[in-house]
Amino acid sequence: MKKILVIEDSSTVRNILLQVIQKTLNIPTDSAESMAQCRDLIKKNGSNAYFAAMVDLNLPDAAAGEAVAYTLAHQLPSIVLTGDYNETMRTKLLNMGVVDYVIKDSTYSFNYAISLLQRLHKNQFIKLLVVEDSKVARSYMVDLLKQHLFQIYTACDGVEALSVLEQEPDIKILLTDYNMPNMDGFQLVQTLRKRFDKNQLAIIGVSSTDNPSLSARFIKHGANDFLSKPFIHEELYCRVNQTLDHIELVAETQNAANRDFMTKLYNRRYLFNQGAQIHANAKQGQYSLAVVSMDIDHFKEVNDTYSHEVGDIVLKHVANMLTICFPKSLVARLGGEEFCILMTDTDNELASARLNKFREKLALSPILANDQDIWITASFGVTNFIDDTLDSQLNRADRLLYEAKNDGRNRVYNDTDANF
Ligand SMILES: Nc1nc2c(ncn2[C@@H]2O[C@H](COP(=O)(O)OP(=O)(O)OP(=O)(O)O)[C@@H](O)[C@H]2O)c(=O)[nH]1
Repeated sequence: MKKILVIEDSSTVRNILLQVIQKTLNIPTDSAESMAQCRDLIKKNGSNAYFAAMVDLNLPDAAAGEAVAYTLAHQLPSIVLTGDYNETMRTKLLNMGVVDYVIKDSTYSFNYAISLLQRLHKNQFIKLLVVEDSKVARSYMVDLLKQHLFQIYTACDGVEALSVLEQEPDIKILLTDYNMPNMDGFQLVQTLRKRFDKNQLAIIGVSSTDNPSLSARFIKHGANDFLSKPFIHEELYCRVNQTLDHIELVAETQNAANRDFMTKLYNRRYLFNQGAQIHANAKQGQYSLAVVSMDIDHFKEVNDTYSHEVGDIVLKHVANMLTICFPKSLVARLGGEEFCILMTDTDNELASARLNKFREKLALSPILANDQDIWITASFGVTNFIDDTLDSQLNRADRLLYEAKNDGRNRVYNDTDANF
């Protein structure tokens, strides 16, 4: 993992930063207290060892910001720490291409600097599309956004933007101009909103201030936000970052509502919401669907013999194994020690073979919990019989599971084993 380089001569500030980075970001850091030490570190490790630098503007051996110029010359996105605000300095720093500057005057500023680092770290994995017909304006925006480490794609009009999105459907944020040939910004937003909602793909409309109604119209067409041209660097960053923070928060909230808190598997609610569509598609003949009901054997004994806490460790372990062994399936915890798996494009035979492999693996590998080896088995019912609803198909899988339990547990029963 790439590290963060902190260059700061005050040991108090340096220690605060290192501690907060460690606590909130858990990203490894190197630190230097002077320009000389910074140079040594970059020479020794190479600038590629770092994804960003946090640089004090005034160091004892670099009083005029030379350390900032040095990190920027080594292509390191740099956040500048400064003791006081000065408009000329601010403009100079932004023109040099720093990510941002932070005045060291309160705890809030340190928190802000850390949140910037966090944002930069996340940005490395975010695909961003700039749609702008003017080559000059496009490169200007791209250059600014590159400093924030995004994976950047470009298009010169709405039509090209749609084709880029076709190739890269996981683009998370799009900035679009209004006036463009072939397809303008409004048409592009309208077309995209039929496919992606505001939290799947964020859109920021960008256009000149000549027409003040553009901002409202962009938003009404479905954009998340709007930015007037000409803009200052910081406004672009603030709008992009805020929009991303917002959609990430929505995603986290949705994820929390759909996941079982302890095992982090999907919960019953999500299974039935998503599963209804999966089942409906299977019913229409789009693919086959195997519904699996799984239950850990004699789980009460695990709790009674070892403790509820150990029982929880076992549940998390099983959930983890399920996630790893069935990566393409929807795996959910229905409650207690009951799980459900929806496998598409899988017939009874294939599903049973996969489940038997999993069953054997589970039975043969002890789970280490509180320094003790816990051995467990599980039983499974699986049905390929597409019933009226997901609920009734799961009911059938439950009945097969019940028979597997009755016949001795630690086994997989499918439709061919049904005695009902
Ligand atoms: N540790 C832990 N135990 C749970 C949790 N939810 C349910 N249980 C326990 O799971 C056990 C389920 O026991 P039973 O329904 O009797 O089933 P079993 O002992 O697994 O027996 P069979 O299913 O017949 O093999 C009960 O003791 C519940 O208290 C949980 O979140 N954590």
